[in-house]
Amino acid sequence: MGRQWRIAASVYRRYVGAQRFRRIDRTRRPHLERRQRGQQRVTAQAPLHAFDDGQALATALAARLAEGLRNAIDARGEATIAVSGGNTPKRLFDRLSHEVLDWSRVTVTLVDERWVPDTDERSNARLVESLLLRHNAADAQFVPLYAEAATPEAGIAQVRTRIGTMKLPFDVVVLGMGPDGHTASFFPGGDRLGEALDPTNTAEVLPMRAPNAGEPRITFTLSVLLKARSLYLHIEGADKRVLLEQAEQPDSSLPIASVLHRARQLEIYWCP
Ligand SMILES: O=C(O)[C@H](O)[C@@H](O)[C@H](O)[C@H](O)COP(=O)(O)O
Repeated sequence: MGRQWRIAASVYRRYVGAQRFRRIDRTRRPHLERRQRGQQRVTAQAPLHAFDDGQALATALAARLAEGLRNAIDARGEATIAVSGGNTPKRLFDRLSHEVLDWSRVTVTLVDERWVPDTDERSNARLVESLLLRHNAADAQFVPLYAEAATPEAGIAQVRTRIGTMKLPFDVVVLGMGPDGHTASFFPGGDRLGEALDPTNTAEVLPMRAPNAGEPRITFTLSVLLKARSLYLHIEGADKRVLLEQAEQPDSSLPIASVLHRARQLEIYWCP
């Protein structure tokens, strides 16, 4: 069987598993069910929560994130969350902004940022400010990753100072995934991709430039993101599901594969 067929068969098996998961019990782990049925796992797979549509997904994931934030506040008096930009999280941000918790104890930041001011439509800070930091979440603190400087290299010292005010590890991290398999600003062909994914790198943030990134970026490194107390990957669409299955292959060189292969506890939220 060719590689494409193997991937398609794997997507189908996982889809069937997800349907069972959805119907039976949202806390069950389809990959474990599959293993019990004697089918071989290609690589360790994170639990995948499948939903009928983006609204259902956003409601469930927002409740889950809010629970993580409440638990952190109960345990340590404060909570930190790093979210992704792009299109996918818009509904999630809206749902999350209505969650009831002590937002004055929550610090919100981004996993990565495009190097543009928040007056620019491409700004992830602008997205968070307009969709998440309102309603109940208006009381949260926000730590932006953009500083007024011509380049990320020129502004990174300021950003590092700001990050120093946050307590790491993050309590909650929500990643997205681009159609080229990037996550955060870990782009294929990124000029500092190796450093950003290097488990021994002690830098918390790095500049990044890549052919498909649009503008220069700044990104938290993978080591920082993987240390989060809870880590979620939020993806929507059939294409991204196929890409996810490709990334789960042990020989995948897609940047998201580094997350899938190295995360100790990751949960995937998906809808068609
Ligand atoms: O600034 C960014 O671009 C993001 O943080 C990025 O990592 C995002 O999560 C993916 O590109 C998915 O973006 P979409 O949801 O728009 O597909």
